[in-house]
Amino acid sequence: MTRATPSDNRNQNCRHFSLPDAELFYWPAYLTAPAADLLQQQLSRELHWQTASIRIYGREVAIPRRQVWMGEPHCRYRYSGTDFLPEPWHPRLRELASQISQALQHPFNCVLLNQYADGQDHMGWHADDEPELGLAPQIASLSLGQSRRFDLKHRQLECQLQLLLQHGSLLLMAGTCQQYWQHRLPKQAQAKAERINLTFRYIAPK
Ligand SMILES: O=C(O)CCC(=O)C(=O)O
Ligand SMILES: [Fe+2]
Repeated sequence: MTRATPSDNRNQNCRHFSLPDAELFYWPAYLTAPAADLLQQQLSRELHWQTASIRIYGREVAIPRRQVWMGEPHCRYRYSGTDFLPEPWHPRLRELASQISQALQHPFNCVLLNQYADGQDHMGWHADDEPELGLAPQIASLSLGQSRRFDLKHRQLECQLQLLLQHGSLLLMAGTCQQYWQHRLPKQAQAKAERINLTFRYIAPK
C-alpha cells in the first residue's frame, strides 16, 4: 500500500507499520513546530471544551479529559450511551480537515478533539468502531503539545505496539485496525503539560 507524503511537510519521512489486520502510517512532523504551537494555543483558547459524562453500569461518570465534537451537521455520534451533536466547524479545523483529506486521499468530515491537562488525564482501551463510521474506518490522529505514549493491542493475538505521539505528528489508523485492534492513551505520571489530540473521521450522509 502506498500513500502520498502529506503536502504540509513533504520532506518528512513516513513510518509505515504493516501489522496483522492493520496498517498504520506515522508522520512525526506533519505540522512544523511553529504551526503546531500556534494551532495548540488557538484550540486551547477558542474551543468550547466540555467535560462529558458517560454512563458506566448505569452511573454517570465524568471522563478524565475534556472534549469537543465538531464537523458537518449530519455527523451525530453515539458514544458510550450518549448522543453528541457536532459543533460547527472552526474555520482553521475545516481547512485542516480538507488538507488532511487531500494528503491522505480519504474524506474526513468530522473530528473528535481531546484535551489532556496532564499525564493524569487519559483514555482507556477502546476501538473507534461505532456503526456510523462504517466498515474499516480510517482515523487520522493529529497530536499537539506534550508527547504521550499511545498503546495498541490486537484483540485476539498476543500482539502489541507502543508509539510516542509527538507534537505536530499525524498517525493514520487504517485497514481493519478498528475491527481487530484496540488502542488507549495511558496515564503517565511524568507528563506535566497539556496535550490536544484531534481524530479526524468520516460519517457518510444518510
Ligand atoms: O488522544 C489520543 O491519542 C487518542 C484519542 C482516541 O483514541 C480517540 O479520540 O478515539
Ligand atoms: Fe480512539
